[in-house]
Amino acid sequence: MVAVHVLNGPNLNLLGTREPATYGAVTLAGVEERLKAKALAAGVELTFRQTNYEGELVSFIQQAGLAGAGIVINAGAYTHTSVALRDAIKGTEALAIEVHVSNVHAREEFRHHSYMAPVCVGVICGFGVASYDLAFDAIVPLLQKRLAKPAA
Ligand SMILES: O=C1C[C@@](O)(C(=O)O)C[C@@H](O)[C@@H]1O
Repeated sequence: MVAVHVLNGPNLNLLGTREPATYGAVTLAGVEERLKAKALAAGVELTFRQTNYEGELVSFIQQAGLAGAGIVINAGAYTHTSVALRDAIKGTEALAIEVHVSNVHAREEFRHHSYMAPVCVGVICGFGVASYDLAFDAIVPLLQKRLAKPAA
């Protein structure tokens, strides 16, 4: 069965109340509900997690990657600072998509660089919380393809 882990980093627990002009009014629990419904309809096993700690996010990535689950990750500010997150994705050969609620490229220059993007299959940003939905829709067929491939 295809499994997707949706991983959220620092301050995403504040979604819905944090800088609403930038991040909108939907809470992280609201995002989880939307994705749960999508996963149920698609027959996908969904794990949804949030942490404010970099090391915990590394462990979440390792768990997902080593289990062969796909990763949809909004690492928040760690996107722009963390080599450890990149190494966790690369080191577990996880199939990952980076997401952001806001269009990071239309914001401060320090948000333009991502350490993770080069080891992800793609990046989706700027569509509000629909960025998560788009990433989920993109990762499921990729995981199905990966599962169908016989091991080399
Ligand atoms: O915490 C966040 C949220 C974010 O990842 C987003 O979803 O738009 C963008 C990051 O630059 C920022 O630090």
